[in-house]
Amino acid sequence: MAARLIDGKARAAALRAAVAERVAAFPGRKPGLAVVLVGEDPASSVYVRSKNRACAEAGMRGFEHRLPDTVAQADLLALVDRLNADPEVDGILVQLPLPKHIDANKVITRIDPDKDVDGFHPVNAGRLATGLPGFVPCTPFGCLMLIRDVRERLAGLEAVVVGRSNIVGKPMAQLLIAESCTVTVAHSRTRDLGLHLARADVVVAAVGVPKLIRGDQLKAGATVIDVGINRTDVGLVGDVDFDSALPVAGAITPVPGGVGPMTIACLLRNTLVSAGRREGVEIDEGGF
Ligand SMILES: NC(=O)C1=CN([C@@H]2O[C@H](COP(=O)(O)OP(=O)(O)OC[C@H]3O[C@@H](n4cnc5c(N)ncnc54)[C@H](OP(=O)(O)O)[C@@H]3O)[C@@H](O)[C@H]2O)C=CC1
Ligand SMILES: Nc1nc(=O)c2c([nH]1)NC[C@@H]1CN(c3ccc(C(=O)N[C@@H](CCC(=O)O)C(=O)O)cc3)C=[N+]21
Repeated sequence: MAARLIDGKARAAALRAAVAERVAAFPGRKPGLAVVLVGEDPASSVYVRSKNRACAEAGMRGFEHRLPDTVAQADLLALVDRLNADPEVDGILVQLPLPKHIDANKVITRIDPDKDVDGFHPVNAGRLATGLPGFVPCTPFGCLMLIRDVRERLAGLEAVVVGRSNIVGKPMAQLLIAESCTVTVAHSRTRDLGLHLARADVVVAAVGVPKLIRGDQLKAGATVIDVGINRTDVGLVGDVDFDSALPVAGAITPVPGGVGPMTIACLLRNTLVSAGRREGVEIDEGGF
């Protein structure tokens, strides 16, 4: 039996609509998101444009800051300081990757953790790891929403996260631990990936290697979440070989139209939640 297709695009549209509804009811000023783009990387420009569009559609304010790729680190840090101090700005996102002469960690740690809607600041990583309220990185948060849609009970499931980056793999593992899954994190030094995949009820692939995971490596009925965005000659492909995985998996996300749209919708959600916390407006944070 073919897998159920997980429609991330539709789920993201529903999430954006739920955010827009709460934004419309938000008293006083509208929630605001500042996006900082350094340089002219075409892929980054596309993302920043779609973030701005999504902001406007949700009724939020978007503040776009474009800096040349020759910008001095001190000037970028000064901009972050200004955004930290700006009362109209609830969320700050500095688009990654940054040019080589800039220390990305230094920039990320400069963002006020309570405006860090990307959830990349070490304070938010620590909050996630210890179960304190903060901001969860948008991509793994979106993945968890998709997994919850198809699995009624997560407790006790075997979950394998492939990839251990700070922005996807590690926070994904933390979220699944919090859901009481038994979590394995695989990476480039993992000796036998197939051994782990064969036992997995849930697989999250966040690697950046096109079609790394094949259907014959999956357990029948597995929930497969493909985070990978790989630009190839034949277009955008994920880290999972979709065609071979489809007949084996229980449910699977496509690329495009899976995790990507959820990332942007979660960014809006986090920005609304930030505005609510900052203004003392009650937002049912678990509600969407
Ligand atoms: N849809 C979305 O919204 C988003 C998509 N992405 C996409 O997700 C993918 C991963 O992104 P990101 O986490 O930032 O990437 P990174 O490059 O930071 O991390 C990749 C991880 O994959 C591991 N890895 C590399 N090769 C293998 C292999 N052959 N077998 C097992 N593990 C391997 C690496 O291991 P090691 O640590 O040992 O090097 C590393 O932990 C990319 O395709 C990216 O474009 C990213 C962010 C958002
Ligand atoms: N500070 C920061 N925060 C990020 O969240 C961040 C970042 N930097 N740098 C780059 C990555 C990547 N990322 C994506 C967002 C949306 C799609 C997305 O919407 N993808 C569409 C397709 C888009 C296309 O066609 O290229 C889809 O999968 O359907 C993909 C990838 C956010 N990132």
